[in-house]
Amino acid sequence: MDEVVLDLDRIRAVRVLGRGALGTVFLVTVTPGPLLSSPLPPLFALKVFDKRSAAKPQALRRARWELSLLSRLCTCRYRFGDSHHRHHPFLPSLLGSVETADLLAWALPFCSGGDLHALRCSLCPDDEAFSPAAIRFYLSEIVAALSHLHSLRIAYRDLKPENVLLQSSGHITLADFDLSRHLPSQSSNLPSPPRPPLPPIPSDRNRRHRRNLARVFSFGTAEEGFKQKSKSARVSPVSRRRASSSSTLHSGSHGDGERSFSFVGTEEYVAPEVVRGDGHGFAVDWWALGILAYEMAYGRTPFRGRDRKETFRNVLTRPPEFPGRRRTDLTDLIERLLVKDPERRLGFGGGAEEVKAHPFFKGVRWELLPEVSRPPFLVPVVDEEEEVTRASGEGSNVGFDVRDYLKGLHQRQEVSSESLAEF
Ligand SMILES: Nc1ncnc2c1ncn2[C@@H]1O[C@H](COP(=O)(O)OP(=O)(O)OP(=O)(O)O)[C@@H](O)[C@H]1O
Repeated sequence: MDEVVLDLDRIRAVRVLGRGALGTVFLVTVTPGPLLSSPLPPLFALKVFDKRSAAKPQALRRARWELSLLSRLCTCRYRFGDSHHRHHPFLPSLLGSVETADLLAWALPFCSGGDLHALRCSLCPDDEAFSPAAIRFYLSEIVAALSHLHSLRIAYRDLKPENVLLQSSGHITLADFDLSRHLPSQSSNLPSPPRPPLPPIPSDRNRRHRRNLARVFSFGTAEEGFKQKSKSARVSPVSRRRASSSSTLHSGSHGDGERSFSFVGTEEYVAPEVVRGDGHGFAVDWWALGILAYEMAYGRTPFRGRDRKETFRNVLTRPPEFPGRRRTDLTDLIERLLVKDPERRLGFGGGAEEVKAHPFFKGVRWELLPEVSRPPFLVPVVDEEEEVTRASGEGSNVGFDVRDYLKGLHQRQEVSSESLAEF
């Protein structure tokens, strides 16, 4: 499908779906008018990166990278069993994009079910957990999505429940690719001949890593902002969404063959090799899968300490503890994913196939995953027609222009930074 060039004059926002470090995501509709070059659904998500409020030039680079990756995902055909899909069923399909002097925006299908973190909080107010069957369902779909990304030599690097969105069908979509990275050469994801030892980290990398860690350890907290996401600083599972975008763990990065030496990810999901600055590959995604599985099972992440320093110490030194000490296929899977040495971690040598072969996934019909018609949780139906009418109907005062919204936001931010400067 040819990518649609979006016409911002005809796009009306219904509401803000979320704000992250990189952009604001709106639920939008297109007002009636001359046909666009390709049809868009009545409601879709529009992720908008405001170039004016980009704190750092690398933010714009990351936004462009995310858009280019989404565009690339759209060109891949995908086969599940006998059925061919235009898009991977668990990865977002790019519907269109537009760039102006102030904004870079792209359209994605609307995931009306929210995300796994919100689902867990709504279902399990007392930090009770998902059932093993529900965990198996979500992990299987995530593994299938990671498998596809890794086959394209993309390390996702930001797996966490907030980035696992739920489509209206109840199936997942992985979101948020700005931290992902292309790892160009030989992969640690595929069965491969014995690898030469990992190269030592040159001293400038050590210095850079120390600088990154210093930055990480000296974060301040929170700027407010509704539904603003954080990549770190997760004080408690419920409050972590509202923490500051300034507390992201990603900083300058540079690739080196199949490994990347940047410091990225969400504090409680960061793999030991990232904390150590050893350079990392696809195995960081398998580590994060282990943390996510643990969080789904026990309602909390395994290595959270009183502060960031303690969390990282735990990540580096402590084995995961399993309440109740009962051993199951799930605890075995988690233990194998949370092996500190990436080369001994499940998935390092044999990639996604090795993870799929673990006994926890016994009986999963991988090729039929997208056909599962009864996912563990049903997503409430959104009355699309009503949302569209409310946003675009005559005399409607509900819908708004995303450009006006962001301009207002930008002006408010300017005023507050001016007053801070005066102060
Ligand atoms: N397709 C979608 N459908 C529904 N909601 C969405 C969609 N895409 C994003 N959102 C919402 O917007 C929030 C922010 O989106 P996203 O993670 O892509 O932004 P970001 O700026 O890259 O965040 P981060 O700070 O993690 O980099 C998500 O957590 C989710 O709540």
